[in-house]
Amino acid sequence: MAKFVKLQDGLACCGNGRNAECLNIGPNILDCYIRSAPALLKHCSLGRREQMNIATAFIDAGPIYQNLKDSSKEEIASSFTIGTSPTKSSLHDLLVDEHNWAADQLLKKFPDMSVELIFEEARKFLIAEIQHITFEHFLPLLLGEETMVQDVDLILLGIAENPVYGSLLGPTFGCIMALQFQKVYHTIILSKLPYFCQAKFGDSYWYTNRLSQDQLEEVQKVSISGMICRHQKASIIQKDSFKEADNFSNIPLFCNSSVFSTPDFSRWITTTEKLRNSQFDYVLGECILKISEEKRNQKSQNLREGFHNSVALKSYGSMMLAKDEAVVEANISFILLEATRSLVKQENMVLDRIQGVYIGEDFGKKSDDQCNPKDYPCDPTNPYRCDSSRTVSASCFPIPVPSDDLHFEPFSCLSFVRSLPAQKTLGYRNQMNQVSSYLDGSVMYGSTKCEGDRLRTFQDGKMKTTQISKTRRHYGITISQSDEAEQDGCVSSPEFPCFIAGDDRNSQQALLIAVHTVFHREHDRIATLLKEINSEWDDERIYQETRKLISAQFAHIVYNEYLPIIIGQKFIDDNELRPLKDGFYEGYKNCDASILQPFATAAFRFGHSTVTRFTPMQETIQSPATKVVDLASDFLNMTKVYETEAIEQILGGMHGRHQMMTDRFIDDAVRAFCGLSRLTSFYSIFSDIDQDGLTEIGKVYESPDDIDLFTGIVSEKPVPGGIVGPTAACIIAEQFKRLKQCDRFYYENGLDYARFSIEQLKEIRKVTMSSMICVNTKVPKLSKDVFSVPDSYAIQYVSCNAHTISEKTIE
Ligand code: HEM
Ligand SMILES: [Ca+2]
Repeated sequence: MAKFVKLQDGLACCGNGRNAECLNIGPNILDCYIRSAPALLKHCSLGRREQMNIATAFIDAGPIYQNLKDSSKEEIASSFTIGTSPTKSSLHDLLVDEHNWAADQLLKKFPDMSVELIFEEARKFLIAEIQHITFEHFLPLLLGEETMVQDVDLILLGIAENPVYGSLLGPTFGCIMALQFQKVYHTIILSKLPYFCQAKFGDSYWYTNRLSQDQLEEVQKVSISGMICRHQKASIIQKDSFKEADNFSNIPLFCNSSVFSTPDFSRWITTTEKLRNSQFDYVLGECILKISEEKRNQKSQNLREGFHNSVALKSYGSMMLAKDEAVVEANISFILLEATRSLVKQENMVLDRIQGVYIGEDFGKKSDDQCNPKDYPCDPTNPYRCDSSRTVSASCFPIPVPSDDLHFEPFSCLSFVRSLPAQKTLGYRNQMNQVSSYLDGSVMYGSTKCEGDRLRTFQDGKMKTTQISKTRRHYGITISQSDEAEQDGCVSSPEFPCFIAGDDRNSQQALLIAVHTVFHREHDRIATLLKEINSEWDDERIYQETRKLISAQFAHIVYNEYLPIIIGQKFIDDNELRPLKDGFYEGYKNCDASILQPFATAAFRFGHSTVTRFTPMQETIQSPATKVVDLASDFLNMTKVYETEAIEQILGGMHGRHQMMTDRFIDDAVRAFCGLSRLTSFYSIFSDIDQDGLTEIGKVYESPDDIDLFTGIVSEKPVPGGIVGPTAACIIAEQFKRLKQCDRFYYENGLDYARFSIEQLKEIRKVTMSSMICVNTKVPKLSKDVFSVPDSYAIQYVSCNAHTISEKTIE
């Protein structure tokens, strides 16, 4: 209660009575009354108010063990203090004594057990005792046997043999009580309960579920009277101390009577399984303790300061830092990972493995400009420390440099930062995805609200822009510049600052900005149109409607124009990836659209092999290049973006360039998933990798089973009509299938809450990347399919006037 009142302190109930949580009684302002705190309904559903329960609802000896999380277990076991209320303290004391007695007994029988295990087992015993006594001795008295049998159906055998008790409660109260205890108890008798109880939580720790037959037999021996005999130096007591002694069945007996049998702990622990369970609790508990300790230590050593001087790492670090949300997830994963390890190995935890874990800050308090993470998981001042995974952070995984290396300093190591883990259950490590996997325009609008908000002007649905050309209005804007503080790693700053967008990796190079700019201008254009047509719409409405439309256009371009070139038409058809000509898509399923490991780590990185170093800046593919974007020297350098017509010239240049062919130089499990044959030797007649490639690979790997997925993928010959091999095509197709099928907001869906009208869809389906560029830039000529290089035959280079975006979409 004290805690609760504290919770409500801020309410200032007395006096004004305006707060909904206050209920003043009478004219005297001192007679105020604070309502119970409301509790959330299950699944966040709406409905009548439920009250908050501050103590645990389970019968789990909460009052005895409530301080467990504040102090160490040994302390608790030895330092129970007597409460102030005289009625409470005697029972409380009795239970504490019983716990300590059980612990002593266990220690005698199992001298090898750790203190923590003894503690947990004694606790388990005490909780079972309380549950047993409550249901077998106390409730029958309270409710009357009839209620017990009818409503609670306590199939405890003892009841039938006991004398018939009277009831202390009237029928209504008795029923309510019975229902409450049922909730706790229902796992045993689920099928016999009314449905509304079945829906409630049960207690999976109910003693009869949890204990072995041997243990149950011992628990069934207990009674309050027996406990009193053991701990309060009584020598004579009645059998049922919930009732007054009488001269008949409840006549006082000597404590050494066989009625008061003492539990025997010699068979308490039998199976190794039980041991493992308690040990698991212990390991997890230790992990949590250790991590919070680490957190405290780390606050003093400020790891946030000072990036080291490696340009590559610095730029990588500034693009891909862990978000706070991700760090919190990762911490949970680290715990699970450690627990998995120690359980698998059945050895004591190697605690220093989890050093370097941060506990995330409370990101509820974060101001909008703090969206960008500042943490860096490995020691920035010591990037080349080979032992850093042990002494710096579990996220470090340095690569040793061999003694005969000609390029790097021998015996040094290359700093390497692992992906944050995102493990949800005990088991294998999984990686964190920090951006939304859906094709939802997160590149433009961010993956969290915080990220999205800092890009908005909050006026007329517009996003913040940078005017790179003073003389052109719509055609002179690009995405917003980032603050001065966020220019770390930007080579051209402060003169030509880098930018911010929905994804941190936007200012890596000028080509990326050019494509961003097209979508950014489209947002600006659509928002303006929407405002003109619907002058009563507020900022939020315009922003969200625009965002919805741009995201749909983006997804349409990806599925309609981009993907077929990557994986070929056959994979598109086999996986139903092609947008429809009309009507709604009806394949939505409640499935998982998160990014697959082999997709992120290998298959979709095929792109790295297609990037060209030089891209000319030219107005059309026939006109001369004014400049060249050089990926090597212009990396993280935005200078060229700020030139007049830069966007147009970059787009023009990109359009005329072939990307590099995917270098061809598998994981066989992946090939098997994809229904492909297994590679058995480096000399087999294997159609997906040619013999030259195989011979080269054979020099590096001992067995075909060792080939890294990425190596294998880029070695395969491309599928017909695509640019990646069959394994990559399979993984990419599978991923995009999920991104379509498992996304409630996939643009072609006809689901009630998010669909476009059929007319809108018709217009979205006309959108192409070329129409998008033509409408938003001053590029004079483009081919209809900008993903292909124009030639004099099939792919014609035509004036932009031929590509128009119909404005019907937005009506
Ligand atoms: C100049 C162009 C590019 C540069 C400099 C670049 C750079 C990078 C870097 C530094 C990483 C992180 C590597 C790691 O630590 O694991 C990365 C990851 C990745 N890149 Fe690129 N990249 C470029 C183009 C592309 C293209 C064109 C594609 C695909 C078509 C692509 C797909 C990916 C994927 C899928 C990842 C993994 C992301 C993840 O872990 O979720 N990249 N890239
Ligand atoms: Ca996304």
